[in-house]
Amino acid sequence: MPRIPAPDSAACLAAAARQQQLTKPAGSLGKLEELAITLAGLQGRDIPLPLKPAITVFAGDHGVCAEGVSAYPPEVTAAMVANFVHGGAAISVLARANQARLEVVDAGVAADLAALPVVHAKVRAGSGNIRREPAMSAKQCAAALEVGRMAARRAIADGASLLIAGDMGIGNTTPSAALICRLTGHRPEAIVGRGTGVGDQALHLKCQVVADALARVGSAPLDGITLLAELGGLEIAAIAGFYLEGAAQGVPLLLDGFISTAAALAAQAIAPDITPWLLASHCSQETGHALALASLGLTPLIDFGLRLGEGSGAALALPLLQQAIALHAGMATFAEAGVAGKSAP
Ligand SMILES: Cc1cc2ncn([C@H]3O[C@H](COP(=O)(O)O)[C@@H](O)[C@H]3O)c2cc1C
Ligand SMILES: O=C(O)c1cccnc1
Repeated sequence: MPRIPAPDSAACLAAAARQQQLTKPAGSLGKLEELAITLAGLQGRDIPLPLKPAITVFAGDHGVCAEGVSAYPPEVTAAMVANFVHGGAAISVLARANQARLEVVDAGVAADLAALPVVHAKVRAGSGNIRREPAMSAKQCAAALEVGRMAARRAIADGASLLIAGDMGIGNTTPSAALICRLTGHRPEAIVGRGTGVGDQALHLKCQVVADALARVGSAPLDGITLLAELGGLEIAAIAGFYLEGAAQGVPLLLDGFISTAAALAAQAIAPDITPWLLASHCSQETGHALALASLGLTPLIDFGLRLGEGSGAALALPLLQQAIALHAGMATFAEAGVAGKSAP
């Protein structure tokens, strides 16, 4: 496991001092100030550079769909992968709007995607049904983590200075909820949500499925990789690997919604030093997302009622990060502008 560096606290201090000098009442840019200071620490620069974002969408299918936990059929996963590369999905549009590199990785889609221009890294054709069996073997989980690590290496080699992981996998809010329950200690009723929009009966069933998966795994302490293999999914494990490699290379990670946050919790269980590299973008409408973010100690930037995944909420928040940096870098100081600073204590 590569070592994860700590952010540069001297750069944070220098950035905080600069914020006090910029031509505005102290603290008046609110969260934009905190963001600029955090990004200074993560980049190791008093004045961070504009971000070069890379978005990687990881796709995988889920055996647990057999239990009736999603409002959509599993075939949608493969069809949406085609939609990503043909430019018609929400994340395709948001990647273009933000001039972000977009890569799509097949980590474990059930269908054959050979004809599509995606990264072919299928570890297996869909996960096991977590209510009744492990999602995958330990060996497959290690392979899925490596799929994500390789994707992060490609993005960083291409110049990325901010990583966004997206997810596509019908059924994946169920394993995500199971992971979040197990890693935060919350009960299924506090975490399980409607995903793509299931009704009351299916929501009740989904809670039971998650409770059964948790009971199957038992309460003895288990490491993060074992939990991903038992309760996760192929794209979820790949996202965890993507985050672990990004942090190891000192690149900030902008989380998306429920699924990516579940993957981040698993990555944190594997390597606690990842925590300062995680940034929250938005609060998903999915029930347990706010609690999952709180467990990571993160405050989301926006709450737009999104419940999509794909990396969409993270992409949407990108302009806020870019503008936090632009203000920090581009505003004049009181001395430069000849404006009088604060007079009263
Ligand atoms: C057309 C369509 C596009 C999507 N893009 C992301 N998701 C999202 O919804 C799914 C998770 O919800 P559940 O657990 O209820 O199946 C994942 O594929 C997630 O990426 C989509 C879902 C659909 C139907
Ligand atoms: O928050 C998410 O990422 C999410 C929520 C519902 C369905 N798909 C994704």
